[in-house]
Amino acid sequence: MSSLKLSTVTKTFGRHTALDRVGLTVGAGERVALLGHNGAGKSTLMKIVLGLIPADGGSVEVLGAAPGSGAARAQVAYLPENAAFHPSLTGEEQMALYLRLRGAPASQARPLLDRVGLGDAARRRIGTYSKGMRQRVGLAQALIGRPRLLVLDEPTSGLDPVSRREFYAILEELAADGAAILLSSHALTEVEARTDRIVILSKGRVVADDTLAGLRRNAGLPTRIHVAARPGAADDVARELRAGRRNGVMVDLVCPPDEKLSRLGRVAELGHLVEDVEVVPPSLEDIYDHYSRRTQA
Ligand SMILES: Nc1ncnc2c1ncn2[C@@H]1O[C@H](COP(=O)(O)OP(=O)(O)OP(=O)(O)O)[C@@H](O)[C@H]1O
Repeated sequence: MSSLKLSTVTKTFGRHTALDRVGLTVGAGERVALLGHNGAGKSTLMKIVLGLIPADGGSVEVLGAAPGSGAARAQVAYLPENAAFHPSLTGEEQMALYLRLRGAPASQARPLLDRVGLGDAARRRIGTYSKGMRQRVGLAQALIGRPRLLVLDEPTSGLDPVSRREFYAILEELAADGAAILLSSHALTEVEARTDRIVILSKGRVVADDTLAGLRRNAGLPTRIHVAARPGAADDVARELRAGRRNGVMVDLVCPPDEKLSRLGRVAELGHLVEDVEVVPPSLEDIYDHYSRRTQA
């Protein structure tokens, strides 16, 4: 059974269609990244999953229950994009407050803060925390009650690379424990290798839903091969490869993915004229652009 299942979900605001027949599933233990440009519909989708706003059409199932129902809320955690905390409370006091609101013992505050690496700062006022530390408080509050589905809205925006890595390491542990995770982000580079599946939303529509390897394969974007010629051989290399010369030494080839090996074979045959060769696969940005553009047609 999927922890989260959306089918043909539609949402309009006035005449603007924010979500257009969106289908999406997240299984137990799966980390799914929801990617999209500003205004693509990511937050709207999350609000519907949380039951904060209703969908206009389609169906949403959250751990087998209706979004926003008592059964769903008991098992779902949410980290909003800009989580705000009381600056004069310490991390421990803020967590104790949330725990009491949830009917859980306040004594869990410290272990939860330890879990997100904030144990040493637990007795300091949140007003003195860095942005990364505040995000960790947000994650700690999302962990209250061992949720089965975590919905995280751009959880790592503004975090430095080290804090990001640590944040994703915690998510990996949660997924290994069977939690389903849906997180939104603007950047494909960021979620690379840190999520199991990537869903790209563009103008309210799902334009891709696959693993990163699958997205790469299906995009079929060209590969670039940069060949460095030996001194004085650039013209010969360019002619033999029927490619363009970038400067006095470099020759650049662009080819479809299925021609890569045969073109490299040809480069190898010219070994005596070649100093070095570099294969540059399509960048993550290229892949993201490729799928995002589909809705503009
Ligand atoms: N309450 C609302 N009333 C009117 N329009 C809205 C409302 N909420 C969202 N929208 C519109 O719906 C579209 C999707 O917005 P949403 O916030 O879901 O995008 P997003 O992908 O989360 O963007 P961002 O990355 O900028 O946070 C936008 O065009 C937005 O202006």
